Amino acid sequence: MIRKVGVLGAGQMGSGIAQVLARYETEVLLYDIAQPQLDRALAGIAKNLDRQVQKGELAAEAVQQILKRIVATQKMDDLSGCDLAIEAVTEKESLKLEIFRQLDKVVKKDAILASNTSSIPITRIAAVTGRQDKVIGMHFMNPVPVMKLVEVIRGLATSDETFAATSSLVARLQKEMAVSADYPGFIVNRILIPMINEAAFALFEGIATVEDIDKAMKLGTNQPMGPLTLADFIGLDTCLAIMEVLYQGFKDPKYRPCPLLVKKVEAGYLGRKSGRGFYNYA
Ligand SMILES: NC(=O)c1ccc[n+]([C@@H]2O[C@H](COP(=O)([O-])OP(=O)(O)OC[C@H]3O[C@@H](n4cnc5c(N)ncnc54)[C@H](O)[C@@H]3O)[C@@H](O)[C@H]2O)c1
Repeated sequence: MIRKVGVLGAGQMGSGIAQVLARYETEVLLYDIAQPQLDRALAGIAKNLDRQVQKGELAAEAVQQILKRIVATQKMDDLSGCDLAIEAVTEKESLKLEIFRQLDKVVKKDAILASNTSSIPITRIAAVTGRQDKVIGMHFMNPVPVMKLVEVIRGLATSDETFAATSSLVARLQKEMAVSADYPGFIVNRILIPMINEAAFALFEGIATVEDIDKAMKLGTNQPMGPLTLADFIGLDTCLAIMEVLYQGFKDPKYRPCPLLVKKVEAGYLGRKSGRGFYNYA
């Protein structure tokens, strides 16, 4: 039974994952290298829970108990006793591989190591550990407390036991699961991110304005928001990193990243989290 979970990375995703775990009776150790990120994550979680109370989705008495279950730390060693570690650091392969090498040494031998990666192969991540059978992909959607889906990705060596334990955790968190084999982009991003990239090309080529591209897709295809708004939510750096994984993984030019997307990331225009992306949030 998974009772204690380490979450690595206290950004948009890590903080959402920590919130949902704590809500469903799980002890959470939230780890990040940056103290300001940890502070921001805890404040954000408290604010989200208050909002849920106001909407009548959560009892006011539950808030303090949920918050008490989350302990922030800058020391990875604190994760040693966890039953599961979910990695949600920046989408950079070298960084994730290093984190998994360290995690494998730090976390108890029978624990499961999961990655929330949007696109990096689970099998490659597993290969840097001494427990390939216990490594799995748990791809939560953003914002985690709201979105129902967790894509579960089985690496080549992921065992049935690891898969079963992960599936029951997903059910405990009141989420739905879609299972994907370990190929670039899995299911959701294989389809979603090329659409966002194509929207960036439509802008880059002067076909339409940001607003009209979003309006066309929102009203024309009945999506809750347009692709450029969504890209700003996801983070343009994350979108670019996923396109590069698809491009490298399939060696197919149809996945080449749009130069405008590259340029925005170079400028530090990363979307909502940096105050500017396709839209300006300042
Ligand atoms: N944003 C999305 O919509 C989305 C959706 C699903 C999955 N993901 C995946 O989740 C992961 C995190 O994405 P995010 O949007 O939360 O990014 P983010 O930029 O909001 O957060 C990343 C966090 O990682 C931390 N970090 C960086 N290096 C670290 C290290 N060495 N040790 C510990 N922490 C470190 C940063 O301080 C930051 O808090 C990525 O793999 C991304 O692909 C993102």
